[in-house]
Amino acid sequence: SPQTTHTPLCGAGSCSVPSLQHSQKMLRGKRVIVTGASSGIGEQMAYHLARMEAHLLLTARTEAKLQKVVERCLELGAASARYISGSMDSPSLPEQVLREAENTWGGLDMLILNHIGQSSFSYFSGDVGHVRKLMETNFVSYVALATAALPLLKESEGSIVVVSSIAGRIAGPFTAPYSATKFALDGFFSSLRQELIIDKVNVSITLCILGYINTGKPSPAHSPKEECALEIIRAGALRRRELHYPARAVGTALLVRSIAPELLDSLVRSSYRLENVRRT
Ligand SMILES: NC(=O)C1=CN([C@@H]2O[C@H](COP(=O)(O)OP(=O)(O)OC[C@H]3O[C@@H](n4cnc5c(N)ncnc54)[C@H](OP(=O)(O)O)[C@@H]3O)[C@@H](O)[C@H]2O)C=CC1
Ligand SMILES: C[C@H](CCC(=O)NCCS(=O)(=O)O)[C@H]1CC[C@H]2[C@@H]3C(=O)C[C@@H]4C[C@H](O)CC[C@]4(C)[C@H]3CC[C@]12C
Repeated sequence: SPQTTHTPLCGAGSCSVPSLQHSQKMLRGKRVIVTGASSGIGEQMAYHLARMEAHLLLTARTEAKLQKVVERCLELGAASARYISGSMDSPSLPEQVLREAENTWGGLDMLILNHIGQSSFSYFSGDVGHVRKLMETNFVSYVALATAALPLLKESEGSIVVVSSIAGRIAGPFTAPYSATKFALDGFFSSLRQELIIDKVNVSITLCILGYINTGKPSPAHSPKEECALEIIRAGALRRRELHYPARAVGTALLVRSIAPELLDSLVRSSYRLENVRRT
């Protein structure tokens, strides 16, 4: 086992030393699972954690991509790196992933839930089957992974990080199934957090409310995935309740919604060029 004794990543509730260096040091030698780690924000989280010398278990569907990400993580300094490939709409995968963590590490310090199934940015097509499948991938598998991880996280006084979206707080058009899965995450994990606090269980839950992140080519207009990935890890290590990223855009949208929800709805509607949105 790479580690036999563990200190909690930070004290109960929020940590009082919020420097970046501090959160980076806290992750050295920690055992971390990242889902959806073959591309986008998840891949960038894997690279940051590798530089912080964490032990990594990565998941996604595409084995060839995961192999490359694992190789890069080892080059960057990961204490160890391995992967499990498979689709998170398969009910057996969450337990398989946690069994792998327990067998190889004997425990777990941080579970980062980040993967999403495919969904389009378009009018709701009426495809209920798609909603059901997306719920399995984006929501039910998060619940299953967290459930299987909780015994290990209780032992290490570890952390669960849930990557969500502004679409899980403010329902704009053209993302109905996706938005539903993200609202569900908030309901489940915010309720679970309350229960853990009532039971004095020192496992933190960080919900990440992200605005649009540039996961393609770098662009000055959109928030970069590299910075976003680092902020997510930092918020988890510091046991924050929520991350809003980019802070100003997400914070402003949430504030306007709480004061004038109809104004916000109307601003969101008028921000889209409707002629570019698909109807099917
Ligand atoms: N990008 C953005 O603007 C925003 C993103 N977010 C959130 O950030 C998180 C990451 O998003 P982003 O990096 O953009 O997404 P990407 O599409 O770049 O990455 C998604 C990851 O999930 C994996 N994945 C896809 N389908 C499945 C499946 N069925 N089972 C298991 N894994 C799967 C993909 O790999 P593979 O295909 O190999 O399986 C990939 O590793 C998500 O939770 C998203 O909701 C929130 C707000 C904005
Ligand atoms: C649609 C994205 C899902 C990624 C995907 O599967 N793309 C392939 C689609 S295709 O196969 O049909 O080509 C969404 C993932 C993140 C979403 C964004 C988000 O969560 C933040 C905003 C929420 C708001 O309500 C709408 C705009 C968002 C920028 C939203 C846009 C759609 C996503 C990129």
